[in-house]
Amino acid sequence: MQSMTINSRNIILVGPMGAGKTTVGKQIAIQLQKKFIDIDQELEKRTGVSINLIFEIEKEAGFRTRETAMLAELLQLENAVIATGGGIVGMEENRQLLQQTDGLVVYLKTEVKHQLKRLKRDKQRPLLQGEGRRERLLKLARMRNPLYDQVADVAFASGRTSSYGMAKKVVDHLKNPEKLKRIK
Ligand SMILES: Nc1ncnc2c1ncn2[C@@H]1O[C@H](COP(=O)(O)OP(=O)(O)O)[C@@H](O)[C@H]1O
Ligand SMILES: O=C(O)C1=C[C@@H](OP(=O)(O)O)[C@@H](O)[C@H](O)C1
Ligand SMILES: [Mg+2]
Repeated sequence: MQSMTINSRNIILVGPMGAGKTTVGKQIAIQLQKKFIDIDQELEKRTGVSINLIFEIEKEAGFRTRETAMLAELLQLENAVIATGGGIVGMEENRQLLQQTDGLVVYLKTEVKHQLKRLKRDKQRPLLQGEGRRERLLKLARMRNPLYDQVADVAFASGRTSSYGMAKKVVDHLKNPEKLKRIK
């Protein structure tokens, strides 16, 4: 019963900034022996500039166009763990791509208090620079959390669980065929 195992299906991680999509995703890929690829890192590699600079030069709209094209391309991969950026669910086109893929879409949930702590010293995320981080994160959570729920097959809350613990939680779940059967 092929459809009941994880096999070579992609795992696509969604969730807010600081949920652990990049760090936990890497761990999941190691544990499941899949290739790891992160949309932001891939955009930086291909353009040769940082996400911050893409936002500065092309504004958020330019970044979103690149992000959508990259998502569409990477969903063609096989046997990969794909970490998205927190804003992926903002575009209808992206939501459709995520709902249509036969990969498993995993929502890493987190709370603003944890995001603030984890991203305290962050300088890489253009939407978090300057004052009023808490309010900005709360506003994004109100807009986006229902959309993550809408596209995800399964969700995991991190709370105080470490990145490694989160990866283990996800992998244990995905290795259990009975649970997988209930997801799809
Ligand atoms: N479950 C977790 N517990 C503690 N720290 C975490 C956890 N998940 C992520 N982090 C830390 O938070 C920061 C942001 O994580 P990252 O993987 O870049 O998140 P995302 O890609 O979802 O924005 C990193 O420093 C990472 O080590
Ligand atoms: O939430 C967002 O809109 C963004 C999240 C970032 O990715 P992470 O969620 O990996 O931090 C990155 O794509 C960009 O800074 C915009
Ligand atoms: Mg990331």
